[in-house]
Amino acid sequence: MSDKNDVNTEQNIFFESRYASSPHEVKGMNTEQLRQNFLIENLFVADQFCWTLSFFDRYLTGGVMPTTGSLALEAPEALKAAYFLERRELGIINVGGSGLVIADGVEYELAYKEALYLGKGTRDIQFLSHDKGTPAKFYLNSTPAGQAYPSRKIARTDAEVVEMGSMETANHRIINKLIVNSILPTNQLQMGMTELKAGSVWNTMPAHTHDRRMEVYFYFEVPEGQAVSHFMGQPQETRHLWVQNEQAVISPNWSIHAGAGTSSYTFIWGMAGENLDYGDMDFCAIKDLR
Ligand SMILES: O=C(O)C(=O)C[C@H](O)C(=O)CO
Ligand SMILES: [Zn+2]
Repeated sequence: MSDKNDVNTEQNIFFESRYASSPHEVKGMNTEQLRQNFLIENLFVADQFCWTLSFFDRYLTGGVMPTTGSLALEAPEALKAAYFLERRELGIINVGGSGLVIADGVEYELAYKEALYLGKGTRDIQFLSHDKGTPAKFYLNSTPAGQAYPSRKIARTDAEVVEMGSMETANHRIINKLIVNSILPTNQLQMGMTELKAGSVWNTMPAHTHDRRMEVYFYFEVPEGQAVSHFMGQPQETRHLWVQNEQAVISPNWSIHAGAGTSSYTFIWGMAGENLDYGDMDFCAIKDLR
């Protein structure tokens, strides 16, 4: 069974879509089926936009790594849009060498781990790396949008920072809220970055769900030879997916999203749905997980 529609629409766009699945279907999936439905393996291919559209809230997860010159963002055929942000908003976080995004003539320098929000209606968007030897890697999340909110760069110092967990429970981590409503207005997109302290391996534990929003996790800074076991599923029926460096996982609204690494690591979370309330979570007691 494959729920993927792989379509190479244009020379520098890879696009695939994934159907939304229910807890009932997921209960019967084997490892390969789980990976085909929820794991996004390739986000950074030289000079190509790689997009995965989830039918959970029409969330687009993508990546682009410019190595030769500037790359223009075009709407994949499946969006049936005159330009990418005709009906969407876009969040960008650079996870590679320093780079530049030019949006309708405005230049935004993006260093490692800096973020940019581009509002609906932005037409001409170009991506460039400063050093082709250490290319920028722009991680991209996009959601449908009604309002045209102002574009804005969010530097590390602009983040709302929250410290969570402890060394004793191996979940000591720093949550950097970047594209959230306490910092700037968006329609439904929220993004941030969670950095695990050395020696801590668990993220989002105690786990939670939020029926109002779906979420996508992108794992990076996973050291060579290490990996993260990502946990998904309803709290009473969990499954795991082994995730390598720079891979992402789609998390349905009904699913927990937590992980344990064989080392510490960093991940970017992105969300969309009914509300912009980061704290709207239904927590699952650790003793109740199955
Ligand atoms: O480490 C964590 O805990 C997180 O980063 C949680 C995410 O931000 C999240 O799941 C938001 O809903
Ligand atoms: Zn969550």
